[in-house]
Amino acid sequence: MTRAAPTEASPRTGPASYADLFSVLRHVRIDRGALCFAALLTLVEVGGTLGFPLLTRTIVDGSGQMAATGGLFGRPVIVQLVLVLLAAAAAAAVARYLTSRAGLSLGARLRSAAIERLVAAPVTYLDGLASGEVTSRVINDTKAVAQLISRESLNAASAVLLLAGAALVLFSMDAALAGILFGVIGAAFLAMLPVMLTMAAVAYRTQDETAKLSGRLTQVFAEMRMVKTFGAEERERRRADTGIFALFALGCRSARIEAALSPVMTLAVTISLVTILAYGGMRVAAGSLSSGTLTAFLLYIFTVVGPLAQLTSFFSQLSVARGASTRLAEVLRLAPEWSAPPTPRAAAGRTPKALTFDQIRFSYGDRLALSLEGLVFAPGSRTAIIGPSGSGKSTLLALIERFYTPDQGSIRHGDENIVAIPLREWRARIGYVAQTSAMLSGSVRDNLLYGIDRPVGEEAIASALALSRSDGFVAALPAGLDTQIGERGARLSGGERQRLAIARMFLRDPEILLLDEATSSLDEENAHLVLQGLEALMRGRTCILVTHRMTGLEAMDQIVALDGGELVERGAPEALLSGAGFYRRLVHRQFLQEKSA
Ligand SMILES: Nc1ncnc2c1ncn2[C@@H]1O[C@H](COP(=O)(O)OP(=O)(O)OP(=O)(O)O)[C@@H](O)[C@H]1O
Repeated sequence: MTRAAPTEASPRTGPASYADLFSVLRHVRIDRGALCFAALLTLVEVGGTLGFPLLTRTIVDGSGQMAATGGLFGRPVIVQLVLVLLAAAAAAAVARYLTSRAGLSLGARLRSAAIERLVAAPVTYLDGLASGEVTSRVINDTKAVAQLISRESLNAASAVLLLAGAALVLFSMDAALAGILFGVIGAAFLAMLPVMLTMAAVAYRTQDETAKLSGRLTQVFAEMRMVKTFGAEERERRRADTGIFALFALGCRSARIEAALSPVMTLAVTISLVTILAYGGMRVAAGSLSSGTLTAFLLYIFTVVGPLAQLTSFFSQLSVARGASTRLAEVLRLAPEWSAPPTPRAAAGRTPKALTFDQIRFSYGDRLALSLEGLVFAPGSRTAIIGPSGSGKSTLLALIERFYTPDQGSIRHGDENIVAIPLREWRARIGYVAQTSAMLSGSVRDNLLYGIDRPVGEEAIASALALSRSDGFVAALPAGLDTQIGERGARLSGGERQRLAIARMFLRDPEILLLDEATSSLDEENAHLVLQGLEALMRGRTCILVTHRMTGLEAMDQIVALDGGELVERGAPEALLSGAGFYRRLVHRQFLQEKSA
């Protein structure tokens, strides 16, 4: 079956924008209370950080009077200093915890919201995604946004407050010294600004490359047997290496930038220190500056440098989060393909209804894939859809499953247009068995009961296993029904997986059964067992079977032959065999092929 994505449904990767960031934030609740409280605590921390050099000045200027009382708390200055430091440290610790917690909970909510949208997204969208890339994006992009909103925003706010507060205090203490300090450190910061912007771009690209590598590796490990069969291990290793070394190069660039940033800032600090010491020392000697003020200035150098580093980190994270939110916003905007949970159906007493295709036209993009004037699948009947590769057989099944919506016309189940039926309720009426049926890692039982919400008794399971001819091999498994079958059922044979898929269908009990080449990948012996199971499963259901095998179709009620997306022949097998059309030609050709084999 060929189901690639129509190009217009491919995920968008446009330029990063703030609108996307805000749109992402609108989808989830932010712990504003916790963040506001953390902001208040940060004010205490900022106050402490700014107050500490001032108190030190008081101590230095009044040397020998450390025990003098007065000031804000009416206590000895040294006690005030300790109290301020302790309060600032405690406030910082609680603010960090609250911020981290708010960030983690925002990240969790974003992930949960993204997964909610992705699992409910239409097939047209999901077809265009690389699963590993999506996983990486859901984990890393959400983390980037959450960190920006929590830790980085608060750090940036505290940095701005500290810088503003320090400027206020320093200029009111001594404008000339303050000018030197802000001049030197400000100049270093401005000189490094382009480098910092490059750093932000590198961080953004690193995020992107990580997602791509993760997407590629997930795909390779999921199809490892194919890789080995084609002897493509070396090729895949080289392709992975391309991604790995692209990340290495980005990492090195980022390390170079960090390595360059750090000595420049250290140099700025040293120049400030020396200049302030030299100039301040002269003024202390001249008596126009107190030694306490000079000490306070020296301490403030570090108060000013720290926030600048925090601002750098904020802008870098802002760039990563903006990029991340472009992709996240797209996911969060996805409309679910269904809106209501399926209504429980009475298991017994349902009356099969006809499935009618009426004037259907459907295209993938601008490529017409199916055009059917009229086609009826009578209730409880068996239809084989035949036709050359690419003739639209799987598309017909996909339209019944409502993976795609026809561009024109309608498909009716009884009198109801299927698009009017709640999607999950409609899908609950359908059973689909593919050429290689999907199994998840887990036990045999987990796979049998997959997607079944009602309680299922042991007898029902035993009966499903017996009807699908799975009872023998399941009983022989080391832990029977509780045997782990490996990722995608790798520990079972193809035939065993098919029989389990049929057993699962007995438990699901669908009204309409879609079989897409359900026996074509099996050898005669296995096909025989699977066919026995299928025969039991098909009883009383409307069955539509896509096949390339012309043998065994005599038992069908009708054969529908497609070519180029159009119906070219339709009728009972015996009627078509007596004619000179498509079906007869295919049966004849296959007969000759089998004879010559
Ligand atoms: N998701 C898709 N996007 C674009 N084109 C598609 C998509 N799926 C199928 N097609 C195209 O639509 C046409 C019908 O495909 P379809 O899979 O229905 O054929 P098929 O009869 O089932 O073929 P096969 O027997 O090889 O499985 C083909 O030309 C195919 O390339």
